[in-house]
Amino acid sequence: MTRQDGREVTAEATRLQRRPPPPIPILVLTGFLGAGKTTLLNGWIQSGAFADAAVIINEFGEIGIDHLLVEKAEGTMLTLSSGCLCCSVRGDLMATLEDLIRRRDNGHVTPFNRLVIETTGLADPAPILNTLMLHPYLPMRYRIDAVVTVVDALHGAATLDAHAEARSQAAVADTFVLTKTDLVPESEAAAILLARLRDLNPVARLLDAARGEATAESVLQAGLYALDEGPGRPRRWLDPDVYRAPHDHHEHDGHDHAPGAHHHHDGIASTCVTSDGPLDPIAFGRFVDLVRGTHGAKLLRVKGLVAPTDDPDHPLVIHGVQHFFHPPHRLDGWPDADHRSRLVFILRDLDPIVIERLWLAFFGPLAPDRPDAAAMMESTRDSAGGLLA
Ligand SMILES: Nc1nc2c(ncn2[C@@H]2O[C@H](COP(=O)(O)OP(=O)(O)OP(=O)(O)O)[C@@H](O)[C@H]2O)c(=O)[nH]1
Repeated sequence: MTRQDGREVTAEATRLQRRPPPPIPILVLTGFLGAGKTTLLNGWIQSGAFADAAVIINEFGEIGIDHLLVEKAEGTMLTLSSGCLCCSVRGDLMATLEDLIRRRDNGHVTPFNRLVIETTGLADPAPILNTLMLHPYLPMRYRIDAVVTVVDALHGAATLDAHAEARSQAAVADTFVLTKTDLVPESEAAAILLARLRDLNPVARLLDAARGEATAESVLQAGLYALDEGPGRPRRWLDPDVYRAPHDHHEHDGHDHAPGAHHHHDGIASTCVTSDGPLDPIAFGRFVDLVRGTHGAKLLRVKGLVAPTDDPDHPLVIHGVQHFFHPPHRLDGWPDADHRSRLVFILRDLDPIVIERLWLAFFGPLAPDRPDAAAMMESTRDSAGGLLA
């Protein structure tokens, strides 16, 4: 082999080495507030199917809870708090994706071969997808592989009626995961929800979580870029116009969608109430009853961690969607060094001060003692009964 040949071989090898690695598939996990996204993600991670995945969790509100409940090695899990991906945090997402790929290239992070992005329940995923696709170089390093939209069988139909974001989440799905079917017996209501979903998106696959159908494997098979798409499958994903549609002024009450504007959060506010010490479970149950009894329809989402006085080392995970509160789940221990009880409220048409004052009345420095609180509750008790008591 001549010297020149040798150089050619070397040049070819270098060219091959420089060729960028294949783009990393992104799974976008979306669905309205409290639909069951984090529960699903946790199940996938625990199954081992996402051992090689990095996870980005976007939370609405200053204090995130979800990332505490997802068990994933540090370094490959990132939280984007205090905003919603489709608006102000969209730039942050791009920066995070750039940073993540740089760290991966430089060996500063466990090499991941998949990325999962859990959006806030309030995010319209369409502009996120659009931004990702139109970025000058991110599409060379990442590709959107699957959009999974989680739909809560209990509240799904009403949520679709009330929120443009939920409709957009349904419209862009390539897989629907139906949750909480165990709470809704087969009924006319379930049929109405299915018809509504089919109306918005006739092609997405439907998996029932309660029946064990929503495994990581089955979701990944429905990947968007799995090019064995059936002939009926629309290519609307690749059309940027599709992503503009949900943001037209009809859908968003005529507000401008300037970057940073939270126009679609009109009437939506969040607050986080905390307590340094453990909480009396009876008082806490009554606080919850009072809040849901008087403001249930305005509680888009309530979630948090609460240290009960009877067992403060094993915090309770609280999840509520409107009037409905799931039975609390007790953790084996605190997920991090912050042992305060804290509850995040995402509210529609309710001033957070109402919740904050009520919290202070129950658990603030001047909170009534237990007999007083019990007497107070007698006149305000909601028929739903106690949550923890
Ligand atoms: N009964 C029942 N409960 C479920 C199911 N899926 C989720 N949940 C419960 O629903 C509550 C909310 O679930 P999450 O996974 O936190 O919902 P999310 O969509 O991540 O919520 P946000 O991030 O706040 O929007 C939790 O109490 C879950 O245990 C289901 O299929 N059946």
